[in-house]
Amino acid sequence: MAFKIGLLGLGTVGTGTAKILQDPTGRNPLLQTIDIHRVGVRSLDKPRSVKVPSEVMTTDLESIVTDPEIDIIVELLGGLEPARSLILNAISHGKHIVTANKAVIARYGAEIFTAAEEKGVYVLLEAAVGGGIPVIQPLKQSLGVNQIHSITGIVNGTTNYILTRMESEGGEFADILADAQKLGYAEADPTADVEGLDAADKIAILASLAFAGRIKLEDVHCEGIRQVSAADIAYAQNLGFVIKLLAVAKREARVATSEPESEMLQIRVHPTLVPQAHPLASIHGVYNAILVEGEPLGQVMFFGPGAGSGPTASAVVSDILNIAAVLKTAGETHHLHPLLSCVHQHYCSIAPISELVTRFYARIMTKDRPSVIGHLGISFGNHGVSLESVVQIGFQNELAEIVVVTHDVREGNFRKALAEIQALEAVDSIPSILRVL
Ligand SMILES: NC(=O)C1=CN([C@@H]2O[C@H](COP(=O)(O)OP(=O)(O)OC[C@H]3O[C@@H](n4cnc5c(N)ncnc54)[C@H](OP(=O)(O)O)[C@@H]3O)[C@@H](O)[C@H]2O)C=CC1
Ligand SMILES: N[C@@H](CC=O)C(=O)O
Ligand code: NA
Repeated sequence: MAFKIGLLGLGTVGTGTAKILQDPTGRNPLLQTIDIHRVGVRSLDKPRSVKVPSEVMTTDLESIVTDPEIDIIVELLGGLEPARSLILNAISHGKHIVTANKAVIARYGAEIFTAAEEKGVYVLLEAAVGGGIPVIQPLKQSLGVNQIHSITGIVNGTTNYILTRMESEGGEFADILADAQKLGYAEADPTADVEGLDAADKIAILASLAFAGRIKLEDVHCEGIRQVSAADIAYAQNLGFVIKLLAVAKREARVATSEPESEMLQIRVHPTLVPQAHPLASIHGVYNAILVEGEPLGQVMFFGPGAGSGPTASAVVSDILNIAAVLKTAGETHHLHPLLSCVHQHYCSIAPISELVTRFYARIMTKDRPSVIGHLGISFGNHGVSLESVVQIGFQNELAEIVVVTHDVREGNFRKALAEIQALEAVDSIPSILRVL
């Protein structure tokens, strides 16, 4: 039994996917049953680093998703449209879907999975989070018996590369971003990466799987790394931390509720001070890592290449293989395999960021006066913020630079204290506020 795929996109990931499929030797024998039937691209004249017969290539992507001979559509276009419409059209024509498109899944997952469920087709997306790192299927299958408490990940390679270089070289964000773009690590438009939006898409997808419910992307609190300065990296190092862009999804029992059963999630992306001894502190450069904590397993960490042609294609082809395997064994039955499909109906409740309880780091620029630290202490105390450490190390433009690290505090209280501090006559500015893991 052979399976025909329609490949939408022959860019970085599409090329890697075609290369694996064209060279099945030494891989799972099932790959020999998979045939690239059509390939859709934007430009037929572009030079390609993979050989695909010209009669297979087309710019008419609609004709691929409606082709009656094709079993599986592999969407590797990127962007929201036409990717979303093509996926939906393919589903309506009974095709299974493999996609690496976290942006589409995080926004239109409900629509796409509902349509897929109705049509009895699979939508697999291993490549969409953590690139080549297996994390989606493990959450669905190997970890499925665990009650997941939290997922904490470094899921964006571009920002991890920038932060790693800021740490090792002491450079500023904008200079290293420009260099990363020259070297091809960061995209020409790095907005989705540096603003944390790419990581927000990914943690929304992981949370949906881990907590078995749909996630509205607008409920995910998202901060990027533009505000992280060389000074913060240096202070963090002195205090025993590294700064990482973390994506966190966590189960939190509701305290102030009359319904004991009700449960909320925290889902957030922000730069975070991570203790140097924490496993995520040692993830450098473009690598990704995802730490999953659950009961009874405890902690498990997935680590590896979160992007790149070959690694991402490895995840794409593993999804193709999974679909081929179940189709081969399912025979005439049209029931979806419950460990591969996704049938969540309800939306998870997400707690507002003001209810988060965490430690904070703040860098405060003040006039250099004897009583300033005392005044800061009083304002923090007024809002129940207890301080773990206060250091005054440097001066900038005749202003004293005071760094505080708090004990656990409700974010809403901490923000009120900062508002009071900002209004003090001796306080010039608060250039950095970061959460501490
Ligand atoms: N690159 C990576 O490391 C990773 C990428 N991903 C995801 O994989 C997907 C693909 O990314 P990547 O391979 O990097 O993207 P590329 O930009 O390298 O490739 C996109 C491909 O899609 C084709 N394409 C795009 N829009 C259209 C359109 N409107 N009509 C026809 N063809 C179109 C392009 O055609 P043409 O070649 O003619 O221009 C190109 O072949 C994205 O969703 C991305 O987020 C996920 C993890 C890692
Ligand atoms: N832009 C992403 C790559 C794919 O998801 C990243 O930098 O991690
Ligand atoms: Na993955």
